Amino acid sequence: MEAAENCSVKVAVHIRPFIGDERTQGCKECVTVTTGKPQVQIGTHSFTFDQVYGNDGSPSSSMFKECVAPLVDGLFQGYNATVLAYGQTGSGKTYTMGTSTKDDCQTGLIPQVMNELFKKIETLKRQTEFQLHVSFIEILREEVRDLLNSEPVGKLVTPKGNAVKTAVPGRPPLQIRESSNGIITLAGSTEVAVSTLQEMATCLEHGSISRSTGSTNMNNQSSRSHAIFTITLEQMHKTQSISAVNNTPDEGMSEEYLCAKLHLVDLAGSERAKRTGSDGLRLKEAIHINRGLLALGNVISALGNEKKRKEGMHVPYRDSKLTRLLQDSLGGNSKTVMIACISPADVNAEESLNTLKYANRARNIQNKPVVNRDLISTEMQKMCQQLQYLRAELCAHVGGPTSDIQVLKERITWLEATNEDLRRELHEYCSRRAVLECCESGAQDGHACFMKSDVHKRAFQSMDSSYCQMDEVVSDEKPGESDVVAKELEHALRQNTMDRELNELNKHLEQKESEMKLVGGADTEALKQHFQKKFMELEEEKRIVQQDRDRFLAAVENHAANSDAQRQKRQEINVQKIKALEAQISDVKKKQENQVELLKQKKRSDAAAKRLQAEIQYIKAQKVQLQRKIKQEAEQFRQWKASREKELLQQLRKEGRRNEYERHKLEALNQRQKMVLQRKTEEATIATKRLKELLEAHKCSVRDNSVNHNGHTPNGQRNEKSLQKWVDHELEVMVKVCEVRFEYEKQIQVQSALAEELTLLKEVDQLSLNGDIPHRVNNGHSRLLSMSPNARMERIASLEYMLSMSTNALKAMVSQLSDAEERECGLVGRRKWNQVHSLSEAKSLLQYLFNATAESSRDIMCADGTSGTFVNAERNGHGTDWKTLEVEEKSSPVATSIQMEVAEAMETLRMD
Ligand SMILES: Nc1ncnc2c1ncn2[C@@H]1O[C@H](COP(=O)(O)OP(=O)(O)OP(=O)(O)O)[C@@H](O)[C@H]1O
Repeated sequence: MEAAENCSVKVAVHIRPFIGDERTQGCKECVTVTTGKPQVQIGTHSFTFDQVYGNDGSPSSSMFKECVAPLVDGLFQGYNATVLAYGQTGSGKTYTMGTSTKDDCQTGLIPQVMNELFKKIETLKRQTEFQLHVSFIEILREEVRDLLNSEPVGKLVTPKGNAVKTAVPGRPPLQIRESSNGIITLAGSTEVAVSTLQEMATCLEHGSISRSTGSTNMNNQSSRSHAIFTITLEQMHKTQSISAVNNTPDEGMSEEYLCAKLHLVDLAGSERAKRTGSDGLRLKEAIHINRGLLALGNVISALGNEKKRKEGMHVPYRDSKLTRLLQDSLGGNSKTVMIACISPADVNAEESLNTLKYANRARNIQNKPVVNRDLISTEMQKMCQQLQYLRAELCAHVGGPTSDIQVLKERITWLEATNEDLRRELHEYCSRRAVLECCESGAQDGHACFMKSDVHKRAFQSMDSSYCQMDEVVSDEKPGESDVVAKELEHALRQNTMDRELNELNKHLEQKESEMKLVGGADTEALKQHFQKKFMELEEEKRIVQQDRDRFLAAVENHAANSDAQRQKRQEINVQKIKALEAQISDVKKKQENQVELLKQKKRSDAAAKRLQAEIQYIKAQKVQLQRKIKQEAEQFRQWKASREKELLQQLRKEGRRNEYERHKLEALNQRQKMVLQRKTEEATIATKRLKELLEAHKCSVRDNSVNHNGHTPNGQRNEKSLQKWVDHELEVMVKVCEVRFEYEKQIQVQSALAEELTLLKEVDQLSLNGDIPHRVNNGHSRLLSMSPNARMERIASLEYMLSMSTNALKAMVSQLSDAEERECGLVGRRKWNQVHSLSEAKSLLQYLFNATAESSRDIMCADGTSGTFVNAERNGHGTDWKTLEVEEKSSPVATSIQMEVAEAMETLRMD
């Protein structure tokens, strides 16, 4: 397999146009695109992506060519690819991907992928054999379902009367499997072999029809599941192989087998139950959808954090089925494009902003795509290499024994180096295993110990953030759930670590076994035989040469009788021949020695192979042990989870009852407070009205008096009765002013208490929307935090109503009090007493005032027992500080003011 190169996840934004409801509601655009740049602004936030389509970005029609066509090309080179549509519900994911059965969207990405795929196959089919398979699955309520299974689809009718397509209950969900080399597969999923565009389109159509959809307030054909349409492209290239000796094309053809997958993912949309109006089954689906998306978000966050990634931070792929299936697409062996779909409408601004933030994080993910050659193909390549190696060896043999030894020496050095590497890896593995075992025993010892590990701390942090985000989605978070999440996380962590260990073990095992093949087995045997044969050949050669020499010596002796000259000549020739033969013999002897040396080296490599074999046995034993442990761990966790879920269910029921009781109590309180405030406001209004009448009467009397010469009767005599009437009137004005002022102050206090509670409730509401609701407040308002969102909304509405009532009453009181003040200013000092002309008038007036005071005091005493005008009906510790409505003053303000008036009148007369 080729070395993987890093390649980041590409992110494009697709802004759809306004649709039906948004147009009728008169929504405004809240998303702007910077001209000529892939930049999107929403509110004060600005994001830069790889591409932006729609709403004045590039036209949507160019999305396929720019984002997806390169992935299709890569598929033909053997690279896996993924296209992922993400966004809030109704933002146009299904439309963008083209899986909708509603819109006849040939412009969707999947139909365009299919066209392009078949176009390319048509042009390449001469030199390559192609095979195409498709599968189509959905993840519905955390279960993986096959959409191409030909069994019929069930129909369900919701209480609202909407037909909903659901998977047939009898159809078992698919199981996710992970192979020893970390490849994720779906056991038993339908893989349809297709050979034409029409066949593939039919699969897409059938799957889309079977997919679970339903109607919500935000999309009348909302996808209720995450759907993955996978195209598998297998290709067999026929290439001419190149000779290793002289780099010329061989006469034989070699075959290259590539297999790559393209996942086209239409995620279900994130949604807020409040906005979609989901309840019952819909709400359950929404919870699962949001959970899956949250898990995906956590994976994206973990992968997007470069620092933590380098530190080898845990990536929580196992938290959901969605993230497990997309494991290779995010941070793995795939070229990935994410398409973030958003609505331009201001009503969706918050969701669009969240989508953009989510997508922005995904840009930091680095994938490592590699060309996917099939194992057989890789094996074939290995064999070709081996063939070339053997050819080179053969050439070396032909070249003589020195190069032979050289080749073998190099091979031995290589074997020793590999052996050393393996020994080091084994050592590392043993020490890691020891750490793991220590960790496990620590985790069993208790939670505190669990928190000590850095990895676990990080896991807890991510758990906290996930928990808060879940709070946002599922407002009625259950107590004790954090415990379950922690345990689940702990379990997932442990399983993940053990799985990784198992994978590593498997990898080591595979590696060692392949090395073993090289070092030992048939290869060793062949070499051994080769050397023995060679040895025998040399022996044979030696024997033949010796025979030749002997033959020559015999011939020399036979010819001894010949003539001297001839004999001399022949002898010389024979001596030369003998010398040559002896040189040949010594050469053969040397060769023999070299072969002996080679055999010794072979023995050494055999010993190395034996050691390797022992190591393989050891790793296999460890693997079995680890597998057993994983099984045990999973079973223990399953049992614990079942009992915990039972417990949680009971707790939830209890919680539900408590919430219901609280809600009733709060409703009653709101009602009571409204009534009391209404009564109080009415009383204040009556007092204010009376004051107004008095002030108007006073204005008239001033006009009359000016006509009648300052209160004198036409015949010039003072009328005692009219003087008393004037005093009565003045007193009543004063009393009413006091009463209204008193009411005014009380209303001010009530209003500020109401406003304080309202502000606090709004703050709490805002915080809970943002997901960072404080768990504790120190000003005694903890009750407000424990309110459910609905109760909080009711309380806010009720407070706003009471506040407006109080404000109206205050306005009326302020106006009358300022009139009274104006009047008071006009009567400063002696002008007020201009009516009193003589001491006798003053005396009689004083007597009258004393009587009035006495009568008032008596009235007060009588009314004392029942004077709780401001009944505090809400003394139950709830809500606003209603103590302000209690009667605080036992002595009447009226009596006090009368006494003050009397003292002032006396003073004025004395001065006269
Ligand atoms: N680019 C577009 N142009 C015109 N109409 C669009 C576009 N994108 C989406 N729509 C319309 O908007 C509506 C919602 O789109 P769609 O069903 O694709 O949303 P979704 O994101 O898949 O929603 P859900 O997550 O609920 O399944 C549909 O009626 C669709 O026809």
